[in-house]
Amino acid sequence: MTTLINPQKIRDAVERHKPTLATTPGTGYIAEKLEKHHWRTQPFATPPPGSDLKPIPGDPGLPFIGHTFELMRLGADYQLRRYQQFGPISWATVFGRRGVAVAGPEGTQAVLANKENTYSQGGWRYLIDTFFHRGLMLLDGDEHRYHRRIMQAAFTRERLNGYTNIADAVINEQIATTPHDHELELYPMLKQLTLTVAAHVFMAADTNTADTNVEYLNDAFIAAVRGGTAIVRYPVPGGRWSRGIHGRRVLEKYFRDAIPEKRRTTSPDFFSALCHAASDDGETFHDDDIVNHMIFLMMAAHDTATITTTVAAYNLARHPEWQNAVRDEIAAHNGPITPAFLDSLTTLDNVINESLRLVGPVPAFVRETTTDTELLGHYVPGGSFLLVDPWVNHLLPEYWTNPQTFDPDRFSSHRNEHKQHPFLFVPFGGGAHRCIGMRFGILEVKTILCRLLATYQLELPESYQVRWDTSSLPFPADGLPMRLTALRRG
Ligand code: HEM
Repeated sequence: MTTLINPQKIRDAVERHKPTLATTPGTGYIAEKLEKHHWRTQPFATPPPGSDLKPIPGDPGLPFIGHTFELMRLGADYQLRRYQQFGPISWATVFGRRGVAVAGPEGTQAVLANKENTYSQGGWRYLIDTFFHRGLMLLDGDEHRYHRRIMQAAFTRERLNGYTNIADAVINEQIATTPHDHELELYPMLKQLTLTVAAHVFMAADTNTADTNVEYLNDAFIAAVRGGTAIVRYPVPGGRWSRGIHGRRVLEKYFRDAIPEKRRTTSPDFFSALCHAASDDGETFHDDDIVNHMIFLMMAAHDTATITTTVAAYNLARHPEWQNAVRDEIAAHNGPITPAFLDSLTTLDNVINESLRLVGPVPAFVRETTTDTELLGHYVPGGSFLLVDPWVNHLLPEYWTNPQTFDPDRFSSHRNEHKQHPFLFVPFGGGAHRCIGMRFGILEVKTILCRLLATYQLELPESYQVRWDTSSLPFPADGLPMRLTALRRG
């Protein structure tokens, strides 16, 4: 097996040569200034006469871009401050639209459980349909249920065992050959690793011949993901939006060209599973469905797993006592990693949950109201753009002890802080669109961390302070410098 992707190239593509709001000097100052500005509070819409509903409070922010700048630059801090100012429901202009922000477990439950079918995926379609057209998360109602039923066939226990085997073989070899005993940037290294895993688990890549293909696809994925958070939402040549459209075209062609061969043969990868997936009633996917689902799934699986592993590795390096506890937990194990073994690692579970709580990979669940409705006693007109903010839920002092502190023990069975409300801790969402890949995602993250901790001591540079870039999905703005020191065996 060979290393597929050049980490330098990924680092260049992701962090260095494409400046973001977090890496452009002065943006923090501007965001803080805007944040402190006193905007005049206005109602989102006037409730119908005679109703006892309240208007949603908020303000538009700057003309056109509204509060997008503060949201992307300050992330959870911005969301928490709005929550403190207005409560669990408020509004602001973001991403070119007036949007309603919902936070807190009750609001999260009302929207995600979606009892009356009042909340559609139209919000996600507005943001990312151009790049992730007809991905599972962008479908609604009966159509969504139909596609999810078929896709479930790619997530059976046998399939997951197969994916974990493939993933572990890749991870074990790649980690053993990672440059070590000097400082490296962990985030691009992990991005390379999860892309290599994805190339094998999702596409059964032939690593001896596919190098250029996979690098090319990686660029296309990065462009498509970033396209969704473009502030200028039309195709200016060279802009985020048009680079995203180009990325989508590259991916479509790649998957469409490969379908006939995948349909003819069978293999243990995800692409093959989708080509042959059938529900209990014999329903199957058309070629177009497979292309759309593969593009969405690769994105949904790859960035989320990379971010989760990066945040957990950072926390383990920052807290050596937890690093040692997890290493002790895995120490007894020798041999191939299986889902049953990974499931037994409860200390590691708590570390991963705490990492997902502090920096969850998905900063908002985006919806649109299908009709006029009531939410938390407020009036929300039909066609409203809604953003549920999980980061706020994960940091509310009324639920979490010292919410900003890394404390994995809060997830242990004697404390169970996350179980105070079914929609308090929601890194994988909830309701009908709850992450279908959660189990595989956790297995992959745990496999990487197990192999990493069994081989190396993780150490941060002295007095290092991490800064998360939240201009798209969160990642460490400087790549996360870390020293991997080989452990002495025996
Ligand atoms: C490990 C980290 C992961 C995290 C934190 C995560 C998070 C999420 C969240 C929050 C949602 C729901 C968004 C919403 O309701 O608006 C979601 C949906 C989804 N995720 Fe994940 N995910 C992860 C890994 C994966 C993996 C590995 C796969 C695929 C193998 C995957 C595939 C999907 C799909 C297809 C959906 C849409 C489900 C639907 O609409 O029915 N995810 N994910």
